[in-house]
Amino acid sequence: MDGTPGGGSGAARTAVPTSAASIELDGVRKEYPDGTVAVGDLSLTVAAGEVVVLIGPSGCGKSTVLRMINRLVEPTAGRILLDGEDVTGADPVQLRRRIGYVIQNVGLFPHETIRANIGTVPRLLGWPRARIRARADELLELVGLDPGRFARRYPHELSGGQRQRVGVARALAADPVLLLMDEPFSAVDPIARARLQEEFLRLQAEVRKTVVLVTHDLDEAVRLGDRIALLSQGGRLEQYADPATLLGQPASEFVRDFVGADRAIRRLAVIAITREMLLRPDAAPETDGFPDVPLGSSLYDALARMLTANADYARVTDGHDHVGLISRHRILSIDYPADPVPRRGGDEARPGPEE
Ligand SMILES: Nc1ncnc2c1ncn2[C@@H]1O[C@H](COP(=O)(O)OP(=O)(O)OP(=O)(O)O)[C@@H](O)[C@H]1O
Repeated sequence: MDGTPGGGSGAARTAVPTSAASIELDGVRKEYPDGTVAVGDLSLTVAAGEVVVLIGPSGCGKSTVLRMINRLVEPTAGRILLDGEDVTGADPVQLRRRIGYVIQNVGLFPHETIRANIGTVPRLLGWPRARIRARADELLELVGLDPGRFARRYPHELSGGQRQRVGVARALAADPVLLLMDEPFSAVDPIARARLQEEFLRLQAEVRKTVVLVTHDLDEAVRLGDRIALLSQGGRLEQYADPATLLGQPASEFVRDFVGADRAIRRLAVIAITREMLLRPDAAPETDGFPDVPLGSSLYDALARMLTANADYARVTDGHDHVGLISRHRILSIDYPADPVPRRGGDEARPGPEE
C-alpha cells in the first residue's frame, strides 16, 4: 500500500539522536483582533518524551495552541516555557528550528525531491551536503520508506500516506526537541491511517520526542496519547489525564458527553489483563474452543477473541503455560482503576483496538 516497511540497517536507526524538551503553557491566552477569544487562559505541562493529544470540538482552539507554541500565532498573554526557558520573546525563526511541525496534507515543496524536502531545515542550518543527504536517507528508513526508491522522487509521485511519512521525516530532520502535529493522519484513508498510527508508535518508541498532537478522533487520541487534554470552547481545559482515566473517570458532564456512550468499550482497549482478574484454570468444566490470550493484552482483545470463538471464557497464558481463565462477565464488570495496557514498541507498549 503506502510504503516499503523500513527494514533498514540497525546501525542507521540507533544513530538517530533523541533529544526532547518539556513544554509548559502558563496562563496562555489568544484573543484575535476581532474579539474572538480562541484560548482564554490555558495552563498545561508536557513532560520531555511524552505524547500529549489535544482533542475537543471544532473551533475550541486546538490549532491555535499548537501555533502559539511555535509562534506562528503570538499569544496575547501568558508564558510558554521550553525546558524551563521562556520562549515567548524568542526569535520565531530560531525557535522553529528546534520544533518540528507536521500538518494535514504536509505542505511538501512540489518542485523539490523527497530528499531535498527532508533536508530543508538542515540546509538552513548550513549542514554540509553529504551530512544532509545521509540524514535524509536515515530518516526515510526510519519512517519506513526505502531511500533507494523514494529519495529522488517528487511529492506527486507518492501516495498520501507516504507523503505524510515524509512530512514526519522532514519535521525530525534537525533533531527537534519538540514535535507539533496538527491532524497529521486525517487526510488519508482509514487503513493507511491505522498503519500510520502504528508506525508513529514504533517511531516514537525509538526517538522518544516530546509530541503535542491535535486530532478530532477520540480513538486516535486513546491510541497515541500518553495523556489527553480535552478542551472546550475558548481553549478551556476540561480534563487532562491518561486515556484510561479520561474514559473511566470523566471529570464533568462535558467530558462524559464527549467520550460518548461507547466509552466502556473504548476503555477495554486500555486496560490490561492481570493475574488478579483470573479464575482458576479448572473453573469451567470444558475448555475446548476457548481462545488463548496472553497476560498483559487488552480486555478489548480478549473480548474480541471470545466473540469470534463464540466462547464465554478465554484461556490466559503467560508465554507457554495457561495461568487461568478470564470470563466475559468479568471483563464487562471490571472496576476502575485497572492497569493500563503497556505501550507498543517499548516497555510501555499498548496495542490499540484494531489489533
Ligand atoms: N485569524 C483569526 N481571526 C479571528 N478568529 C480566528 C482566527 N483564527 C482562528 N480564529 C478562531 O479561533 C477559534 C479557535 O480556532 P482553532 O483553529 O484554533 O480551533 P480548532 O480547535 O483547531 O478547530 P478545528 O478542530 O475546527 O480545526 C475559532 O473560533 C476560530 O474561528
